[in-house]
Amino acid sequence: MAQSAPLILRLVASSITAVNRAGKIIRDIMNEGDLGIVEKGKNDLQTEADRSAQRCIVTSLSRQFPSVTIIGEEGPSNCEVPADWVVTDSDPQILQLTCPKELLDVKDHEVVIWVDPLDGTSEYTQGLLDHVTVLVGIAVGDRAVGGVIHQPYYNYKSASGDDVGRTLWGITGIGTGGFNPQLPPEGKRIITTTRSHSNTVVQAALDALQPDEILRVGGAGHKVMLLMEGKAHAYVFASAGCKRWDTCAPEAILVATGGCLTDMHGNKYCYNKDTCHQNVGGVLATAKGQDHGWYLRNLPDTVHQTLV
Ligand SMILES: Nc1ncnc2c1ncn2[C@@H]1O[C@H](COP(=O)(O)O)[C@@H](O)[C@H]1OP(=O)(O)O
Ligand SMILES: [Mg+2]
Ligand SMILES: [Mg+2]
Ligand SMILES: [Mg+2]
Repeated sequence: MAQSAPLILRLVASSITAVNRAGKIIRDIMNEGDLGIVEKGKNDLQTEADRSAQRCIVTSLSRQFPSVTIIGEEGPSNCEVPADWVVTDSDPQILQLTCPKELLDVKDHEVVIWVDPLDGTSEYTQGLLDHVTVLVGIAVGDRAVGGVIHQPYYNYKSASGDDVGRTLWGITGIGTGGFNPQLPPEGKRIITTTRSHSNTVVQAALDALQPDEILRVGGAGHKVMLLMEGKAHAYVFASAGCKRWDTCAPEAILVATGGCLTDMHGNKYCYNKDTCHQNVGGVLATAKGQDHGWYLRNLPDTVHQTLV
């Protein structure tokens, strides 16, 4: 059954087991207490959890899909991967789904897997654990068509053992799973944005959009989850810090719920293997039912002048 399922379903099914294993690694490293923090750049940290989760995911997926391009945030590593970090089983429910016609004949060479092994690193180091996610996005050609978001600390205050954490997925033309999509409240504008990478242009964009409430939280995955679960109407980040691995998985799931993600000029990001990694035009994402164009029209000139 597993080998006969279409490639896109096998990719998502295997990504689900890989992110679940990575989430356990992230929790184990925090429990052991030695985060091994390295400063990659200004306001840009990496921990042992980022490195280990990436090795788990990339090794697990490349064993199963050796001809598919995988691009991970943390780059390659020559350290040996412990055998119990390599998972090659698949989520059986995903393999049973009916694949839309346009995704039936996708070939290995058309696919790029974008891996952010730990999104919200800054918040992880500060103990804001529910902001942390693990992101695996699947692009076919230029477009993000599949995504998996694992939240390793979902429910961690009330649950114990195996009940901690959850995994959301979405595939274009099929739908979503692992959560209950909700619309944000009518008659209000709640905007979510960065808490650790703000600047004057990021703030100018927010001011111009006149929100009723601003949710300053960490992680691109976490913010897109707020849109899909009805907690915010838009995610506005008028800065160039995010990369393709931050947006591929969230975009695919958001679009599968009826939402939209573009740069601040309204352009879709491209996810093929030759694209640049940086989301130079910032991130504007809106929940299902929101007028994406309204946000684009109401951004101040300074945003367009500053972002390419
Ligand atoms: N200036 C930046 N440098 C490095 N990463 C950034 C920067 N801005 C945003 N990011 C990445 O985008 C995510 C969302 O941004 P924010 O949390 O500021 O809203 C961050 O968690 C981080 O991903 P990561 O934690 O995987 O490195
Ligand atoms: Mg990072
Ligand atoms: Mg990230
Ligand atoms: Mg990361």
